Amino acid sequence: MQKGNIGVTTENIFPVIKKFLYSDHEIFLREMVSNAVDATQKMKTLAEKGEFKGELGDLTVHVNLDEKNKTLTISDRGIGMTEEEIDKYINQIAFSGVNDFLNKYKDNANAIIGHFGLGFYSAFMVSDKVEIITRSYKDGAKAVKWSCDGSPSFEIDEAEKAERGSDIILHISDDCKEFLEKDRIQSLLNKYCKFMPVKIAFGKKTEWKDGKQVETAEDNVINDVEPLWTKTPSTLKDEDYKKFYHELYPMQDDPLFWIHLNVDYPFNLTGILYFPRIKSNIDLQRNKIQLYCNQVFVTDQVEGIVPDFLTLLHGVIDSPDIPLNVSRSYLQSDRDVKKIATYITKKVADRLNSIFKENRKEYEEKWDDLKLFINYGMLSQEDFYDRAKDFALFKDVDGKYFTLDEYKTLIKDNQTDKEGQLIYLYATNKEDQYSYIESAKDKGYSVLLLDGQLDVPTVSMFEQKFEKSRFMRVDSDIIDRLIVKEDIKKNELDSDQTDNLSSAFRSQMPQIEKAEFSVEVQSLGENAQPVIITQSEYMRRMKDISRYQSGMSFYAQMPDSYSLVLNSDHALIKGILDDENAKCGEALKPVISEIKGQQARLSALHQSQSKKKPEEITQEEKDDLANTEKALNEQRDKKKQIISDYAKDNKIVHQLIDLALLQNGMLKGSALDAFIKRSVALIK
Ligand SMILES: Nc1ncnc2c1ncn2[C@@H]1O[C@H](COP(=O)(O)OP(=O)(O)OP(=O)(O)O)[C@@H](O)[C@H]1O
Repeated sequence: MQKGNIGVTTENIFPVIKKFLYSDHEIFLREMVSNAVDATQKMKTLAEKGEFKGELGDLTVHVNLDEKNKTLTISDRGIGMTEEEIDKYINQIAFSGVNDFLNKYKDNANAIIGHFGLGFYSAFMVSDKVEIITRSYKDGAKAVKWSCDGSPSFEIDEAEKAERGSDIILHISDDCKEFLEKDRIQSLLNKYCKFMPVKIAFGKKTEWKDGKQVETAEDNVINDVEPLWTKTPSTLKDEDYKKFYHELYPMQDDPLFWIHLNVDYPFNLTGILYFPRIKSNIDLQRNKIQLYCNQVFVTDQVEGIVPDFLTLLHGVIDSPDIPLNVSRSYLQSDRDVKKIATYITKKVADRLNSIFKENRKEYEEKWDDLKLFINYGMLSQEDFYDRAKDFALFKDVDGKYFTLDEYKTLIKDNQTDKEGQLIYLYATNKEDQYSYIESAKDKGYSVLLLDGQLDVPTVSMFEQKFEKSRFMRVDSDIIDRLIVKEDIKKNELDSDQTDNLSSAFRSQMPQIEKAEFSVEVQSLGENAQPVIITQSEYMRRMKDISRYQSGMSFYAQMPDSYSLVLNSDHALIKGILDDENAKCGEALKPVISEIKGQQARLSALHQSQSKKKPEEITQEEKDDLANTEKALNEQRDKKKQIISDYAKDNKIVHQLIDLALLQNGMLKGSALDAFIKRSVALIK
């Protein structure tokens, strides 16, 4: 019998391990089982090379729970260890400065375990005592038993063991009783060992007999030793990929597409990435990529390893070359990891491109689901934009799809304004913006449907990328100003008429919450509508962007600003103007002439005072200016009052305002009720 101390420089490492690795306790099982799998793989390799000539036998790794004796045993028929090997691999955990290291990485248990070959010692996170009973495959090797109770001293002794391989017996400590529960172990095996490359059995299969669940003789194998990503893509059918997808994500719809990754130079990486159907909330879909290292589950937190937009994908990545045992911040700056991210981005783009080229119809059918993902990629990653610009699509309001280039060609002739800017018209809601879309179509314009979650920032991105191009929502201006081709016809009204007309409408505009209206008069042609509402592209877009971009909350606070445009060519508008003139022209005349007089006086005063230095202006002159201003304002108020009194009783003014509001879904509550009653009365 041999006795000794484990070669750690720190007096007692185990309490330290326990304390710092607390949150990740459960990984001990992954470490034990993957050691068993490694030992088994080594055995197979020796046999393949002819260095081992005996029978391999059944190589299944067994995990057995003994609730009564409070032990969890992991048994393998791998290479086993001789006494010397135990001494070398288990006893000599040679590293120094363990405390420094643990302090530095205390939030990242994975970093400590593995990195320093501590995998085996993770057993002490959950055990009072650990025993190894092992027998090497080597000829004439004697079985040995090693045991250690969590202090740095161990015992090693001869043992009885007929078969080659190792049993690792964990005496689960009282504060870790959960690891004596069958369900807990089953779910851990499922999480970490589901695709390990050697069969792993957890107890025996059970069956129902006479109303009772009884064990059968058959092993309960918990893993798939040859998961789909390890197979050759050419041997696989669509059904295989779909089946595997549903195995990974039981509750999901069929995926749209998938990509089978397979590289061995300059790094080793395999995996399958699936495009899920994503329509709404981005955040809901994250953390669906599982990262494996040689078929051992490591994490489903892949940020930093795959590009951000690809975290929307689902699937599996397996690479022994991703340094898994280091901190996240290190990962993000690691050059090899960057190469992997670039590679994955390229692969994804290539795959999309080939689907697009090979089967455009199918691609178009899936575009609505793909769009969010591709937009996100183009927005967040330059190299993806450069590839995706060839297979990104635009969809018009009639459901037709175009590539970016095709669309440009389509609209170039008819939608270039007099400054040479190409104007892309779009709608965000086909129903709400129906009449605006129609009037654009009447002009022979094409209108895109941009109703996706990321369309606003995407549009801004396109404006930066495309040359001399602008995106305008169809309701952002009157049709002739959306795409200005020649100088717009001036309205033929003089300034007094224009002012009287707009004042009449302005005075009757209802208060609408968070909305602000300005009124203007335009010549839109006699066939255009008498009154329309537009909303400036710039302000609307800034407000949209402010919803998801920080530092823009200023815009979010602002009311929506609209224009009420009166069509001076329309008979109804002309009629109102004539009627207004007939009914209050006489009353307005003196007021207007008074206003003009005061205005002239005011500007003369301003002019003379502007020539003087402030200290030269006398009190008398200051009073004069103030009084004139006051008089002017009084007259203006008087004018407003006259017009407002007139407009108040003009049913057509109210009707036209309400129709314009109605067209934009802004007529609600009591205003809507009043409109309906007035309409009924008018019909009568
Ligand atoms: N079941 C086993 N059969 C044979 N040898 C084993 C077994 N478990 C552990 N060993 C030996 O003990 C060594 C130390 O194991 P440990 O898990 O601490 O580190 P590792 O497996 O080398 O590295 P890591 O776990 O960090 O990947 C192994 O390299 C292996 O030689």
